[in-house]
Amino acid sequence: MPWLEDLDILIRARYPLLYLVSWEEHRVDTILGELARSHSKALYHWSITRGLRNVGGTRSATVPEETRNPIDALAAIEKLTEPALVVLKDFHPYLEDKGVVRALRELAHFLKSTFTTVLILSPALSIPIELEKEVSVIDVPLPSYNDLLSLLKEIVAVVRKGNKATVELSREHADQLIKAALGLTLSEAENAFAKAIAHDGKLCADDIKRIQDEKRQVIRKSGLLEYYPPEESLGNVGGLQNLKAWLGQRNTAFGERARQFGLPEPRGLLLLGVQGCGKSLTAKAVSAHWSLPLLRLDMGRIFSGLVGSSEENLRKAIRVAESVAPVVLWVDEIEKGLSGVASSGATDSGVTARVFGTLLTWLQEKTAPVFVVATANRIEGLPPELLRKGRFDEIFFIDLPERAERGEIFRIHLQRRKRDPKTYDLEGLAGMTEGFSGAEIEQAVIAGLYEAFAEGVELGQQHLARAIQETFPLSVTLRDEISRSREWAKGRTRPASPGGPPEGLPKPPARGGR
Ligand SMILES: Nc1ncnc2c1ncn2[C@@H]1O[C@H](COP(=O)(O)OP(=O)(O)OP(=O)(O)O)[C@@H](O)[C@H]1O
Repeated sequence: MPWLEDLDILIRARYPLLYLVSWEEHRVDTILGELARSHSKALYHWSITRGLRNVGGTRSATVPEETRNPIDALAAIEKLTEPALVVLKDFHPYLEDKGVVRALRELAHFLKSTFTTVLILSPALSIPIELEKEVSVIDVPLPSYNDLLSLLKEIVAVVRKGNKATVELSREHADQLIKAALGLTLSEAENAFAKAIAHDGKLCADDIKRIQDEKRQVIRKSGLLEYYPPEESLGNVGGLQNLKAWLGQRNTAFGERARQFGLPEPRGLLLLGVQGCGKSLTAKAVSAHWSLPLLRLDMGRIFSGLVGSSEENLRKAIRVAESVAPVVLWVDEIEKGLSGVASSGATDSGVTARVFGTLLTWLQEKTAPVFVVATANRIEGLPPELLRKGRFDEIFFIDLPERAERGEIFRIHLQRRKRDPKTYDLEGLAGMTEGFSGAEIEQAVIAGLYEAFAEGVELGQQHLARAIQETFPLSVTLRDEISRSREWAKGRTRPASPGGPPEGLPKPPARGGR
């Protein structure tokens, strides 16, 4: 576990002040207990309810009675005479007090010449500027595969001993069960396994789905990410041949053989383009194509202020994505939070810039197999740093579908609604829908179906033609915006479809005159 190695090195290097970000107090307590023993140090906990207490490690010493007050506690730590790890639990609210911040700074300075390390353990990261240079932050990742394997083994041992339930798991199913639990905290995973056993008195292959559902709930509760099991297929995406060929080339690029061949892990795609032309659909199809789960990150919510601070939100989302890896992380409407990072004079532009910085650094440096598909409609305001090499493997521009692509999209949507595409003049329909997006073509099919249903007849060409006539495509209203995006995209992005941009945009108010 690289984070544990980092922690070990920082303690060895006598860093006085560390900040561990984690919800999992119990799990981190256990890990720190082992670490204190291996470093031959005493272990202390501080909390506002119980003050400073010696809780183990290798030695013990007495602490003054009254240390619930944070400043008293910091003074008592300075007086400790033995090397120690001191864990301050949920200390972050007290970092708003200037007196506490000053005391902590002085303590950090003093501890540099000792073998004691203070660790702030908290689910939220908030560091006052005065301490930024004194504190090293470690994001404690969610439990790894091996952590969950140990948990599962323990549970199986207890179940077998108690004889109250049965375990019917092959090695392969156990592996899938653990993978399904990746992304949960240890106690969430424990609860999920317990619930699965309580359901029918056994732990078996059927529980994989149950654990996945549980995970979906837990991830949704965070309010930032949504979990989609792989479902859509690339066959449901019309056109976009360049993009499909690119994905096809990377079909086996996540495997060990690709690494041995010298290929880097695929990093991600940035999909830019016209609204309703299949960016979201492609993100879903990528996950299905590679049989990886999909996590959708809502950029709007990162900044909404509804759930925690923006930076903390992003770090949390990244932590979950990494623990579920290999996974596709769909960053939807990336422009929502990021456009105008450089130019914005708004009061929160500092926060926006910091969130953006965190995202960029992660995109550049991530090592976990998290394939990012970022999508954006309004592209001109995107910060240039995002487009620089090294962040994404490729940037595709998805334009309005060309004639042949429109025919294909009609075919897909007719087929999805159990109609035989051969019974319709697809070429004719494609010719009538210049300037239509994929979403508008889908809507035309649905509107045609409604009309036919109301008439009590089967869907015919005439219903589709009428629905098309009555559609006023967005590309008419957004004509100037789309032209600007196309201009901007030239030379900066790769077209998702061969043959470049389709015919010109329809002119307003040419209703029916297409
Ligand atoms: N190329 C396409 N092939 C098949 N269906 C498409 C295509 N493009 C769009 N659609 C249909 O339109 C729906 C909406 O498209 P999608 O949400 O993927 O567009 P988008 O580019 O992400 O738009 P937005 O930026 O508004 O989210 C899709 O669910 C799909 O049914």
